[in-house]
Amino acid sequence: MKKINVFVVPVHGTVLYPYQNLKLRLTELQFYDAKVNNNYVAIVPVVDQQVDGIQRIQRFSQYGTLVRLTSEDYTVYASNKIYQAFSFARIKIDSIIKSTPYYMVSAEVLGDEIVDEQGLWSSQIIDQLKELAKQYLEQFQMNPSPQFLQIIQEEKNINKLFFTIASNADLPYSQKLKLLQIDDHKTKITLLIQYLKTKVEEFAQTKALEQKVSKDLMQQMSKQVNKSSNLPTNLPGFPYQKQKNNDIEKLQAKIKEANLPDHVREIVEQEMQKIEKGSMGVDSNVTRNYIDLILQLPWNQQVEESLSIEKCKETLDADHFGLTKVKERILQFLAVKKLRKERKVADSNGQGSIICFFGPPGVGKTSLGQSIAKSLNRPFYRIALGGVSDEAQIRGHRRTYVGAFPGSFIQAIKKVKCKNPVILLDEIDKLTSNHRGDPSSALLEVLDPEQNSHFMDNYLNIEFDLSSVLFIATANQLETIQPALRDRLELIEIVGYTVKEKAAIANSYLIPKQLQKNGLVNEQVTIPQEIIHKIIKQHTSEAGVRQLERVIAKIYRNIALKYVTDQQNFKTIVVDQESLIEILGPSIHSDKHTTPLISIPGVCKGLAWTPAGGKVLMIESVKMEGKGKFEITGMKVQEQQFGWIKAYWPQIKILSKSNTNINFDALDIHIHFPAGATPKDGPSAGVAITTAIVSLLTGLKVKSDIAMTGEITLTGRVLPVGGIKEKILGAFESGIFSVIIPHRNKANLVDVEPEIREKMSIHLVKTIDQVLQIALEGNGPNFKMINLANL
Ligand SMILES: Nc1ncnc2c1ncn2[C@@H]1O[C@H](COP(=O)(O)OP(=O)(O)OP(=O)(O)O)[C@@H](O)[C@H]1O
Repeated sequence: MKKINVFVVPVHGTVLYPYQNLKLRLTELQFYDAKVNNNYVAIVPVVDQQVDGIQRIQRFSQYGTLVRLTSEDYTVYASNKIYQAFSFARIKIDSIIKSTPYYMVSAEVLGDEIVDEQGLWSSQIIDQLKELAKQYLEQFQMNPSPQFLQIIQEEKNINKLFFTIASNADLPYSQKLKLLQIDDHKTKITLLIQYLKTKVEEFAQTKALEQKVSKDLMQQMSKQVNKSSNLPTNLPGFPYQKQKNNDIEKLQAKIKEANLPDHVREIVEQEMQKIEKGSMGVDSNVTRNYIDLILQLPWNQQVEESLSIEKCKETLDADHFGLTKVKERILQFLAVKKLRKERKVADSNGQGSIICFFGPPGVGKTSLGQSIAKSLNRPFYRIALGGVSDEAQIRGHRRTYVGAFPGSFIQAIKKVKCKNPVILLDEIDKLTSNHRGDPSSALLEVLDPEQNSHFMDNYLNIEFDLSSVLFIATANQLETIQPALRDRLELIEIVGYTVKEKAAIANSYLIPKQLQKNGLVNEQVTIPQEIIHKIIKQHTSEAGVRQLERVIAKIYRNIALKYVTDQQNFKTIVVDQESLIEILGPSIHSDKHTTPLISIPGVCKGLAWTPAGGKVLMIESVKMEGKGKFEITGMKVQEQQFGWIKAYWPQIKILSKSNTNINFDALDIHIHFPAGATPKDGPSAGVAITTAIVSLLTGLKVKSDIAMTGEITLTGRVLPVGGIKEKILGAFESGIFSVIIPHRNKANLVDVEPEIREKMSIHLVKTIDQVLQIALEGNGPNFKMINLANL
């Protein structure tokens, strides 16, 4: 048996079996180590407590699964790198080799080849397993794809068949662990068969019980009514039957009134016949609900749209301050839509046919969607896609499943009662996928103008035309949107607001809105301008204005209470610093110009993008005798940066060696990001980290009034980064007026208000040596252009 040393990715509450494709989140360091190790990684369940029959080694299950990365490509999700991998064998851990910075184990790779020497795995057992799996999946997995069922039916490799079924069965954690740990094939297959059998039988019993209860109930009802009535009793089930007949008549009348297309009417009539026959027991309720849904859907109803560009402009201006470019893009989009409609040009390939607003929270993405609906005179409906991982939430469940319901789109259409609403797909970047299907692909179909006129919801099971819906999407970030989906979107970025813009939004929009919401009028309360600025700077921390709106609402609620408590003596309240503290408590953020201007070698200021706007980020580094190690603290994804530094190490050496002679192998470096709560993304701090280390090693201080952002390559080129406007504003608001940014971000400077731009000195750089020349103190440190041939 093969022995292997491999590092462990611990998993909690879940068990991975062989033969599965999976997505694996790895830090850079883990990725490098996996690469060194032939791309192997072990996935091992954590078993914190003693569980009967489960073998453990320290806090781990003694058995795990060996996984191999299938590609070096990765996607980034929430600053983590996600790699594709495949699990192909069980392992049994012999010993733990090390536990820091992560666990490394020595393990035996288990072949698990099932040889059917004595005819043990007769086709009967296999057929039984396949049949049970089919029944189980159909009953409990709401919507197993036909392809998946076919794969199971056709699988010849017994081991693969076993693990595929076990992976898809909803087994308790301890059972899953047990199946992973059993070496004897016969035992484990028998155990799985037993489990599936019990579940399938339980399901059949519950169903039979349901039918019996409903039948008994009907009999009891008709008996009781018959006893207490003088009416003839020769009709079966009378008068329950009479009540039922009434219901059917009402339903028939409704169907007659409804303006259903012919093909829909046919289906409804077929369903009605089933109810009339009365043979369906509890299922008749399901059918009634189904018919009800069909009757409520607006098969032909459209609201009259008013596509007047002037009206749209007026509405957008009335609801939103500023956002000139965004509004212009929206109007252009609508103008094109109008022309296409007039010339009857179809949205052929669907590219860019859906607007997507992206940017930080609270900048007005959702409310712009509402304004567009208002200006077009169409109803508005918001579908929250955040965290949706089940395809059925988009496409609905088949009616045969207990508790089935239609997908979000059919529900939306039912609610708005017309075929042409504006539907806002909120947080399209937060869709995830799992074994229950990929909601992004389902969404693609919904959004594709060529397909969405025949949209098929599993529950409705009749095509519904979604082509008249105007879809608008919102997202906080673009990286996590599936590429094909992203391709469909007309992206419109909304960046954060400056303090001045926020104050203007407060004055013209939030204050009037909240005054009205809280039943107050202008004469009762005034918030002076300097207090509005204080609220923005000291009581909120955001790129948008949502917290600001909340704080204003809180102030007004307080004043409303004062007014109602003592109306007679009430005088106009002018909110001042004291009442601010009384209502909101002490400020959560200090005012501007707060960045310490200390300057010692190894300390440098970076710029970070956060959902709450740009922030100046202190980076501190120290060196000590050691063995050439890096340690990083205060950063969310520590190892990632660690890996990055490793990659840049030769270059940092070259740069710093130009002035000093250091034995790097006898040196440890510790880098610290003091504001632990500020999220920092690794790559865009690259320039600042390099500068801090070069400063530390050369003893040259970094100028204290300068901050920087940029990613650097191995060859010392400075690459562009995101969030430039927010970062420059963040620097400005904390009293740093000199910033270094990548030259390739020059185009983003137009987003920064001219007033701020004029007050700042903005250095555009192409290489790290330019950064060092500008940032380091002294008489122009002589960092030469890096010679690529030397690296
Ligand atoms: N430019 C603006 N003018 C007037 N009001 C605004 C502006 N921007 C945002 N608001 C107001 O701020 C509040 C929050 O906006 P909204 O809910 O649309 O944010 P969002 O960008 O959709 O946030 P999230 O990403 O968290 O969903 C709303 O009341 C909205 O009207």
